Amino acid sequence: MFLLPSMLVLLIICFWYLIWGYSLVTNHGVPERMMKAIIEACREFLELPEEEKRGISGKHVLDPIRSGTSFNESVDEILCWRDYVKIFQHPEFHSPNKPPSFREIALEYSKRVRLVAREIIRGISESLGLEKDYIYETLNPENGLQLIAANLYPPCPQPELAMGLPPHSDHGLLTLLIQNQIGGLQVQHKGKWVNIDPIPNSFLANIGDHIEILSNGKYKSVLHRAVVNNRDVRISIAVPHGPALDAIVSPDSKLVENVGNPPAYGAMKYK
Ligand SMILES: O=C(O)CCC(=O)C(=O)O
Ligand SMILES: [Fe+2]
Repeated sequence: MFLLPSMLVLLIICFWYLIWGYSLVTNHGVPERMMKAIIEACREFLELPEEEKRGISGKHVLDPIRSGTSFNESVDEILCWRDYVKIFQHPEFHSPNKPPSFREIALEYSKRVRLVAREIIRGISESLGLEKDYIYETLNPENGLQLIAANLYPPCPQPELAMGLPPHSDHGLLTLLIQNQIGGLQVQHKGKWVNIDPIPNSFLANIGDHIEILSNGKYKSVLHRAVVNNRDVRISIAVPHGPALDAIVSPDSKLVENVGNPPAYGAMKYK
């Protein structure tokens, strides 16, 4: 179980978030073997022949299992050097039937990751001067969407001419990302792209758009992208956590009532 050991650690984490928009989380309580198992299960799925993957997946954003290449194939002009699969885990659990071990591994992994996300979101809530459970009570992420979004970036003969995943910020409250020890993730900091080297057995926790809105911009959802290389297959698994689908997210009235801090964002739903 992930526990924030002390107020000092909480302050350090939040300070880091305020500057960078992401944090590395260790001591999270998710066993390393479980992290390796989900990476292998996703790799096995993504390495299935295209026709098999197509038979299992839909194409619409609300299809519970969706696979393909690029970011959003219907609108992107340039396709990305990656294959991906997105699988809804919560509030309704879905799993491909291949590889056969996927269901059991994903069920356990997504349950454990939800606990980690909850503790971090509670910490963010407190750091904003709100009650620990305030974000959970108002936006109800217990009923929100949790996905496994797995990316496989094959070696690319001319990496400087391709992009794995273009710059974006993540939707939702918080994304917890793991990767197979091959670098490629970059975050934008002060206008420059900075490499985030993989640290074994850790999560990269990215602030999502809805925390930026709720906090009225105090926390920023971090702009990030994935670059590719010409040697190794890179795999990353992002698990975003959204507010309840019908929750209306807006700058919280408790955070915008001071004069000089008007709401900087309009209200929106996740869906
Ligand atoms: O591959 C990566 O490290 C980034 C993945 C990502 O940002 C995403 O799936 O939203
Ligand atoms: Fe992302």
